[in-house]
Amino acid sequence: MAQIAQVLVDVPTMQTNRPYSYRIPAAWRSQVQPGMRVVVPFGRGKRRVQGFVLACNDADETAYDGELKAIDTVVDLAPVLNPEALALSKWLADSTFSFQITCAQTMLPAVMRAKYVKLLRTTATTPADIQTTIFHGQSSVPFDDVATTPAQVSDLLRLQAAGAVEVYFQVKNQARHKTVVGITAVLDQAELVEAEKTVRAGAAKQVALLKGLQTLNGETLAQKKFSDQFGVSEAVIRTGEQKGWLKKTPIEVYRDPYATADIKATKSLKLNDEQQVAVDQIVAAVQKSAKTTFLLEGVTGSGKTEVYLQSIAAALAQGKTALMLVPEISLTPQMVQRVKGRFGKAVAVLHSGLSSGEKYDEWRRIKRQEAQVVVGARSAVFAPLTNLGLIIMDEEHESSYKQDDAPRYHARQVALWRSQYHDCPVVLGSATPSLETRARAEKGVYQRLLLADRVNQRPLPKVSIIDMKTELQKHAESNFSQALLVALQDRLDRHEQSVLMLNRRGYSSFVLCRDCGFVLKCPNCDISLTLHMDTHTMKCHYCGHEEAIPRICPNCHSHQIRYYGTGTEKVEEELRDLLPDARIIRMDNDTTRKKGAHARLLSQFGSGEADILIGTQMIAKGLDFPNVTLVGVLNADTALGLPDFRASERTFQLLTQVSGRAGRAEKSGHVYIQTFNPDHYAIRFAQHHDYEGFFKYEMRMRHQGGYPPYYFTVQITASDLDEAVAAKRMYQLLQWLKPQLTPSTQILGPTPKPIARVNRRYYYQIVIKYKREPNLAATLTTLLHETQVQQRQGLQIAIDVEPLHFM
Ligand SMILES: Nc1ncnc2c1ncn2[C@@H]1O[C@H](COP(=O)(O)OP(=O)(O)OP(=O)(O)O)[C@@H](O)[C@H]1O
Ligand SMILES: [Zn+2]
Ligand SMILES: [Zn+2]
Repeated sequence: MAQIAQVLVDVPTMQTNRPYSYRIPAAWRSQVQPGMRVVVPFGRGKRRVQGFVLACNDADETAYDGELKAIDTVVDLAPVLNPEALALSKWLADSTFSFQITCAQTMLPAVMRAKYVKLLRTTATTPADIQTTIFHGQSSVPFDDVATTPAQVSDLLRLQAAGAVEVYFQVKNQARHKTVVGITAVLDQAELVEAEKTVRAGAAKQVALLKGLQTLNGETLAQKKFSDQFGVSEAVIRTGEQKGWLKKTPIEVYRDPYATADIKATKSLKLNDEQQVAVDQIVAAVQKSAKTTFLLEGVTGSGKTEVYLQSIAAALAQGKTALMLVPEISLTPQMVQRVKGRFGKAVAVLHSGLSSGEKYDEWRRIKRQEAQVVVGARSAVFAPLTNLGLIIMDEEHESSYKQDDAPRYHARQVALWRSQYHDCPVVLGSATPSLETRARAEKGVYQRLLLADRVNQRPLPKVSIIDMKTELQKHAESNFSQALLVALQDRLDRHEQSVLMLNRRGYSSFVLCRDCGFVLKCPNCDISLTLHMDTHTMKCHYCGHEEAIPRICPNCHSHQIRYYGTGTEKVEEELRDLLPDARIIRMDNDTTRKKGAHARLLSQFGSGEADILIGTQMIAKGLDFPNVTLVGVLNADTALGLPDFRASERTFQLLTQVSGRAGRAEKSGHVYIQTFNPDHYAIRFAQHHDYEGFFKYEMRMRHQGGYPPYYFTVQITASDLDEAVAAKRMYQLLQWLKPQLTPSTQILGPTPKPIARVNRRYYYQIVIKYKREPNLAATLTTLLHETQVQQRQGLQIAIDVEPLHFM
């Protein structure tokens, strides 16, 4: 009998969900377990790939005709995927129509993903001259270093065929632990005391060292701490090492991104009645291990965070762990502070702003059960917490919870799966729940908890709508209406703060020729380039293309070429002219690119170092500054024109969220919304803080249009460098799909995507709309596997279940 491992292998462009069998060498029999990473040979060449062990079993090797390959190396000492993670990766692959290996890799920190290095190695028969000319005496060299020309490649292939060299793929583990030097006593307690007598008179520092070592009781202490604590220098420690008193050993340390952050501890607040009702219900579910999904629908400033924190505390009190998801957390440093302030060292934080080493360390702290609370953005939903007692998803309507690349999962779906696995409740929180979630609460699938009022009976801010059509007739080309300017000046006089938002979606500064109408576009993508004053260039926001700002029109050579639209920089400039005394902070992609810049700018604003905060959408969410009494939205409607059925929903959500930043403490707030569509329902409902009204109206629109949540949708996209190839493939796909699906299912398209070309690739889409489609899973699974072949030829096909963007 041999022991066989079922291994999920990572072979790009040849992925499959079928595991391969490998023999486990005798030496590793007791060691290899499901969930470990291994390196295995694959295919006929010397190729090595990484894989995950799915199962181990005893089997008769002769049942596998021919030779069964053996596992090369075992990467892990303990499984990196526990049974839950293995089951979850399987489900994720099935439900998002992606490969299980992709899912498994997505669930782990990026540094644990294999990196492949292609090497050229000598063999027993490598001729001496080749050993010097190609290998320079080494036994292997990177393949790409020695194969730079086609002639060199064909030479190497000839040598390989003759067995004189071999090509080898090495799997590199990128994960590195961070260590510091530690001090451990070598002598025992009595010997250390004895050694004091051998020290020559006057060598007081050596005595201090020996006394210090005695306090360690056999433990290891970091050298730096040891020197500080006992006042001995590195030189004295070295002497002690030479004398055989101590040894230096590496101690593993965690990279802690918040080590230097000044976080104040907070205590539970006394809840108001609505909060108390919500907390009671959630805590009861935690205690009963009920799989209830709650929708916590609370207006802006109603104290949802306090409800989360007290519910988490209840889970911890039960000896359980808690997971709290927030949208791209680097955008809300305030939230991290609140959670860390309440739960201190029990908290691990995971988000994209951390370095890959920091992420890896936080992941290991969770895995080792050293952290009981995890706060993080989308991928933190996979945090390896065991014994989960509660999952919270703040701002559940945010589209950043959906991943754009394979696996195209929504973190909400994963959260619900884990709630079933762990028998624990989920809380979906928002002031503006997604239509899908609110509709489920309406049907009783989710339990709705309502916080209808702000804490301490603060009123929601008054919202004024300003019609920019009439405004522009009065004074041309300003970003600021008269009313907003007066309000800003008024806040300056009263030493209160203001927040101004420029909606960047669907709007940017582009260059247009007044004579011929020419607009400068990206040569790779179908969209206009955006002016960036910091770098004095025109940039493409889709592919990163950058070029000089034109002085004359490239089309008609006219000098009448001008900037249109507006960027945050231009707004800031204009505002400095209009209100020269105001202190302004600008927050956008340019000013927050550096690590920590986002948190720093916010804390400057929070501590009153500026009067006005200007920013893009990134300032709309979560900010809680008591002195902000004015919010201005400079362009409310630019996203309304986007060809996406969720355009109104997004606009309503954004306006409600940003309005919610005003008047959160004692002083009441006022919001000014500038728009060219003052009568649009999304803007009107936002003006009246009327989520319910919006929900009902929008549900009617969706019903008429046959959109979610009344229908389910799947989007299939094909892209290719050659437009004809992409289009042709989509028409073939349509012909193939039709007979597979039931007649009640609608297939829309193929159509070029609204932005048809991005980064030189042409995009075509098909949208499948259905209420019930029994053949869907089988059809899409077939499609997934068939597209592998085409992938190799350059055509890319993507399947997106419940896509959030139709662009
Ligand atoms: N029970 C309470 N008593 C006093 N203050 C409270 C109470 N609950 C919350 N607060 C305070 O009210 C403010 C608003 O709360 P929080 O930021 O949690 O609101 P929110 O519902 O998350 O709002 P948003 O959706 O706008 O982010 C915070 O400063 C918070 O400390
Ligand atoms: Zn581009
Ligand atoms: Zn022109």
